[in-house]
Amino acid sequence: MSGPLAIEAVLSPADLKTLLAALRTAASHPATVIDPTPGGVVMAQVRRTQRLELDAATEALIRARLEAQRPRLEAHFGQRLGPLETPQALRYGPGDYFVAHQDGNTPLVHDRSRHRRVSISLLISAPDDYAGGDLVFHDGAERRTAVIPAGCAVAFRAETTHEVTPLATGERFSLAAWWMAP
Ligand SMILES: O=C(O)CCC(=O)C(=O)O
Ligand SMILES: [Fe+2]
Repeated sequence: MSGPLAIEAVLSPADLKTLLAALRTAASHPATVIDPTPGGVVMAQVRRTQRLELDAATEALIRARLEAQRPRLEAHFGQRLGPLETPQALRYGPGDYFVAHQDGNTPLVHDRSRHRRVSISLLISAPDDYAGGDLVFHDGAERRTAVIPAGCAVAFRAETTHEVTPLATGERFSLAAWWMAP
C-alpha cells in the first residue's frame, strides 16, 4: 500500500501571490462535515475552520495545478483516478482544527465520500505564518507530522487517518481536494 506522497512546487511563487490575494478577501462560512454539498452539517466539535468561496477564475487555476499532478498520483497510488471533486479552500485561525478523520473510501459511510480515492492537502501559507495547525497522519499508535512548505502538497489515500491539530497563533490557508474513483 502506498503511503503519503510529498509533492514540491505544485504552485509557483506567482500562483501563491494570486491565490493568497484571492483567499484573503474571499467570503467564508464554517466548513461542514460528512458531505460538502448543501445538506452537509457544521459540527464544530469535529471540524472548526472556515471554508472560503472561490470565484471561477481562482477555482480554475487551482484545478489546473491539481490536475497537472494527476499522472504522478496515478503512478504513486497505482490506480486510475476519476474526476476531481470541487476543491475546498480553507482558512484556519487560532483555535481551529479538524480532529482525526478519514476523508473517504470508507464504504460503510454511505455518502459521496465513499467514492473518494486520493486526498491532497496543498498549503498556501508558509509554516512560519502560524503555529500549531499541523497535518498529522495516524498509523496505529504512530503519528507523523507532514512539514509542507508554501505551494507544496501531500497526497494520501483517502482512507488514511489524519488530523489538523489546533492552530495556536497566526493564519493557515490550505486547499483540500479529492480524486474520485473513475
Ligand atoms: O487543511 C488541511 O491541510 C487538511 C484538511 C482536511 O483534512 C480535510 O479538509 O479533510
Ligand atoms: Fe481530511
